[in-house]
Amino acid sequence: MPGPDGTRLPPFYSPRPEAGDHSHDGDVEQADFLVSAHNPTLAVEHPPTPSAEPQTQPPPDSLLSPAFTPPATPGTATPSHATSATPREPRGIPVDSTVPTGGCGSKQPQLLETLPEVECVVRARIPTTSGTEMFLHLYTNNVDNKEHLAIVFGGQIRSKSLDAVREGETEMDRLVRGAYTGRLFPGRTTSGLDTTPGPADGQATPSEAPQPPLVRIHSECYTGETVWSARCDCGEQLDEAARLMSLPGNQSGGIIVYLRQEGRGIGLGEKLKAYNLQDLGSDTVEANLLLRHPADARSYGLATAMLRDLGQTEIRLLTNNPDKIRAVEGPHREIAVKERVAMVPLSWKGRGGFRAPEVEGYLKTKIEKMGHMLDMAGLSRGT
Ligand SMILES: Nc1nc2c(ncn2[C@@H]2O[C@H](COP(=O)(O)OP(=O)(O)OP(=O)(O)O)[C@@H](O)[C@H]2O)c(=O)[nH]1
Repeated sequence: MPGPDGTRLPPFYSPRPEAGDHSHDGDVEQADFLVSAHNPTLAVEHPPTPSAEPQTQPPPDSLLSPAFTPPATPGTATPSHATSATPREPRGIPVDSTVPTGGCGSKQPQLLETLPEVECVVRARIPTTSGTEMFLHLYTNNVDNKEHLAIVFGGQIRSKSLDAVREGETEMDRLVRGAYTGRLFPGRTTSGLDTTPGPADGQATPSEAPQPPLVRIHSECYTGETVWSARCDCGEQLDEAARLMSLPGNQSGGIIVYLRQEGRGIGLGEKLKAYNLQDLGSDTVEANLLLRHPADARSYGLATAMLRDLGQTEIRLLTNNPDKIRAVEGPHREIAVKERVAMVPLSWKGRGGFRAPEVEGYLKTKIEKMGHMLDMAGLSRGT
């Protein structure tokens, strides 16, 4: 399929936004979740020049990797009504996991009694190819050796473990590991964080936000996110979550918790075997079982702990997966999912995306066998 710049690109999920593209106008799931990307209110030391403003123009198409479709962002493809002074309220589906009819099924996941310990060891500002900025937070923990990530949109969400003072560290140490307020600039020497005991200077509390942030708990999918696989919707979901969190008008920010549990927890090698079994006629659940894995081998305690470290107690969760809702709330409801925001495939809504027999079969199995809360009618609708 020729790309917009004439090159031959693999057919992948999200079309690059065009200037003046209003294709999302009237899209309830999308336009209604207006989340501003930036609220850099915590700066205490200012750069000598105004040159540190966020990039507002996207780079030329030729610089964009086909593996990453930047979310539509303020000033580029965002519909004009989304930036109006009266942004529409998000329309999620209220969730109450304490009752079986509360929107996440009656299944109770097996949860560990205590949450894992997590520590954000470094954070860095990532200007993205779309012009949106986010802060990438890298976590360690006491249950595995993987580098789980939190992709944070909005300057008011801070990690407690990152901001905590390490014994013997210098201000330069703090700057290098990302424990600073505001922005870095050449010559900056102080972190701007109050290092005396007590709440960190400028640290926002959740109650300052008008509503809970949008959160996506995303499990790693090398095939869907990097090599353009049309077997699943993972890449599209990651892009769409980032796009929704980057929309203007919102004061709550957003967090994508990116867990390294590839292949629903069975790892890439086993997932590739599962794909061969799927080509031999099994569905995504049967293939896992034939390989003697559970249908879903994931857990979400790390996500719960990371969200707590990021100061959250209430969230709006982007998911169709009922198990994920109850699991991320934690053993003692450390996090409350106040709303669920459905992740409807873009092609089902006639808003781009992609269609392929493999992903249709995958989604059908998730609806029929894994209880995913999607309307099966979308499968048969044409683009
Ligand atoms: N074992 C296996 N894993 C798959 C397959 N297709 C995708 N995956 C993995 O499934 C996971 C997708 O999980 P999520 O994006 O969190 O989505 P979900 O649990 O379906 O729920 P949502 O929040 O509704 O998207 C990733 O780890 C993928 O690598 C498959 O056919 N077999």
